[in-house]
Amino acid sequence: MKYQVVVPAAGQGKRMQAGKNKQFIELVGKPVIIHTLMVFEQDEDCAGVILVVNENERVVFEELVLKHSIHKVSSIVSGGLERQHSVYNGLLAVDGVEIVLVHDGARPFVKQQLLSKLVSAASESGAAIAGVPVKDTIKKATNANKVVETVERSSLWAVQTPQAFRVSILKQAHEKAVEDDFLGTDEASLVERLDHEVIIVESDYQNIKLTTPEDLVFAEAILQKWKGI
Ligand SMILES: Nc1ccn([C@@H]2O[C@H](COP(=O)(O)OP(=O)(O)OP(=O)(O)O)[C@@H](O)[C@H]2O)c(=O)n1
Ligand SMILES: C[C@](O)(CO)[C@H](O)COP(=O)(O)O
Repeated sequence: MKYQVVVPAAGQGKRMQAGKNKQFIELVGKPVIIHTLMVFEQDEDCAGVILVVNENERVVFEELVLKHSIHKVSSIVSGGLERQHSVYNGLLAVDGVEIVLVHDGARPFVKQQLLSKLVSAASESGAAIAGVPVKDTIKKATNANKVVETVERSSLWAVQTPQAFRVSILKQAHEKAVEDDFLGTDEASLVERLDHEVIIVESDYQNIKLTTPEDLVFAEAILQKWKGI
């Protein structure tokens, strides 16, 4: 089934401490954002990428898309203050499909086979998200770092992107979040507020979000292993 994907890439990359948007950091000769976009470029079911960028970086993104022959970028829209605002701006540009994926530009290692699983799960349930079982023990603590409780691990998932939705559901969820002045850290949390079911599709531990400097070390290792680079 055809889908479009909103790729938020309009962050500041503060935690990466690279002094620039982490989307432009080169991994084995290609910027992070190009690694990410190439996954969708190669997926025949992808009917368009809506790239969400900082307005002052638009030309840089346009030049990179051209240089690396990323033909599926159907529109480039401006980001917002928060990730949620950026995603909403991108969502408003989605057109002509029933299913939309949202995928962080900072997650360059998503596997293609996951995309079709998410699209079919979302066409069934309306909402399907990538995730992996939590490997660490998770505890709740007070502001003074005093442990309050150990959370039962067997039911915990570390949720990633892509997150896939019926377009109408995600639009309704964002509209409600605006009405309620609610800010979530992922799209699914907005859909959950509609009391709509959200299904987790198991992903893999290589689908990391490049967030802090050490993630770049993992990224190089993944590329070495993956592509024999
Ligand atoms: N206002 C924002 C904030 C984030 N993002 C994007 O959302 C994805 C996940 O966000 P995150 O990893 O937090 O990126 P940054 O916000 O750039 O990182 P930081 O919080 O360290 O500044 C990234 O691809 C980022 O570019 C966005 O489009 N618009
Ligand atoms: C959407 C997300 O990638 C799911 O794990 C994550 O919540 C994004 O968090 P960030 O702090 O905006 O990077």
